[in-house]
Amino acid sequence: MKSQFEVFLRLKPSNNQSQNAMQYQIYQNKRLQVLLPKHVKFGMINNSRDNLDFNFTHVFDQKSSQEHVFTNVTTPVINSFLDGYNATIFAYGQTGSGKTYTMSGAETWQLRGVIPRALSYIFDEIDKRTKFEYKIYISFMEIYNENAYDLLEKRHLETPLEQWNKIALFEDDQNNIHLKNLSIHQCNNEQEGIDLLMMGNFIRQVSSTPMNQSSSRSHCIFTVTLEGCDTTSETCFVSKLHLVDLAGSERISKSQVEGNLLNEAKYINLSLTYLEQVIIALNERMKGANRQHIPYRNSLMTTLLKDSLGGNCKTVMIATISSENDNIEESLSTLRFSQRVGQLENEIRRNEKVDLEAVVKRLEQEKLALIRELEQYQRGGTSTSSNKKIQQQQQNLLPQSSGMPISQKEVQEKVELYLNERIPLLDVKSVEETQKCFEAMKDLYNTRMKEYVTELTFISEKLQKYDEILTRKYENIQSIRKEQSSFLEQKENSSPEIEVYRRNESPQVQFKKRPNQ
Ligand SMILES: Nc1ncnc2c1ncn2[C@@H]1O[C@H](COP(=O)(O)OP(=O)(O)OP(=O)(O)O)[C@@H](O)[C@H]1O
Repeated sequence: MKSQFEVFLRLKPSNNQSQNAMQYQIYQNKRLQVLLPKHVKFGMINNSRDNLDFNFTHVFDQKSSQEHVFTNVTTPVINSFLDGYNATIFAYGQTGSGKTYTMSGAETWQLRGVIPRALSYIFDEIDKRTKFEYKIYISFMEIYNENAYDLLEKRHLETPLEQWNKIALFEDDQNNIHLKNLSIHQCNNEQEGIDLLMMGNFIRQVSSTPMNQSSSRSHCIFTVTLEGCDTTSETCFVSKLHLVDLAGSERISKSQVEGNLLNEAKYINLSLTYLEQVIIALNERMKGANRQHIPYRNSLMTTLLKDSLGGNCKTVMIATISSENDNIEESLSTLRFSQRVGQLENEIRRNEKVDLEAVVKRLEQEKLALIRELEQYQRGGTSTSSNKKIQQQQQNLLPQSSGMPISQKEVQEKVELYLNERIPLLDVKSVEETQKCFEAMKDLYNTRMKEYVTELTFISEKLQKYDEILTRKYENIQSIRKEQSSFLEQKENSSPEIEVYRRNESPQVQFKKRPNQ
């Protein structure tokens, strides 16, 4: 199924109402028209044009609330994630344009952003979907200067970033990416999810020093993994939701950074440039160009988001821009980038799998029951499943309304009783009666033998089929176990203890701003 990328735009409220405000019009909540200032000195803007138009799935103006943004952007994507499709929501924009505000939120619970709202929504929804049993896992990582780190590793609270273990990437022969040193935490309710988000944000903040503002200069990926099993069948699915807060693009000349900060800015710009190159390559391929190679591997961020950008994933971008003329060059760059992203589409499929372990368990039970039945036949008894049939047959054998002479009926009944061990001896009074008994026995024997042979053939064939199915399932399980070994290993490594930062205890410390703001 094709899934077009959706691109949303959010305008950050202007700090002042002066003539510095960017001039724009929003049409039908879908089109932004920027009126270009004539005195732009950077040379990148075509002064011969008065305005530029940009189209979006939805444009959120300066007054749009967090709830409004969440409801419009996120609910459809999360519903599809809950149905078993991979999904990614990423925020892209200039430094300070509102990416973190949109994704994580601000100081108060009311101003919480997409990630905490998504957690509430997910847990509310899975409570309603009683046909499925769900398990939810969370991981949270940061990419800083082309290295990835685990934001849910408690030891990181006590050690500086330089001493943190880096997350290592491995690609298997099917091009699936596996991560080492990234803990995955099972999460049973909304509060546990929010605690993990806060712990990650807190670790991200404490890792920042004035010389190393990594919180503002890193890409962050909050991943929710959902395992859902249909309780009425043996099908399960695993889907992933990546919620991504990218580092801000910024002009080095404008920010006049130097030393460490210059280095970081270069890394950020480089990885965003690589992101742009990936988008351009994907665009060209979509338009029919012969582009076999998409340069995902040029940066860690594009490698990690490979599936989100050009794979099996429903992807949504939230572009954030400032509403000031001072930032118009960066805003136009974000707007142009978002138009390219909006042209992309991914081929998505439901990540559904038959729960092979459950199937094998059921088949083994059925096989065992059949073996028992077969043994019973071989001992000469009647099988449970065919009891009714035989009884029916016995009933049919009795000449109830056949018009036979009464003596024949009596003989028939006696034989039945004898064969069913209801009487110890056959009481025969004449030669004629003996002959009739033998006739009745012969008939009964032939009919039962025919029935047994048919049943035995049926059971043998069924057993043979089960053996074949079981062999195939065992082989599948072996390959799936191999595939999942990395995932399970990470699960085992995950730390069960989580620092608790409960929202009800101290609302002020939740959704903190980064130290430089
Ligand atoms: N829509 C908004 N409404 C109110 N305040 C906002 C909005 N967007 C951003 N802000 C405020 O602007 C400041 C900068 O926003 P934010 O930290 O989200 O930017 P950012 O794009 O994540 O920056 P960086 O790239 O440096 O991480 C914050 O104080 C934030 O609260």
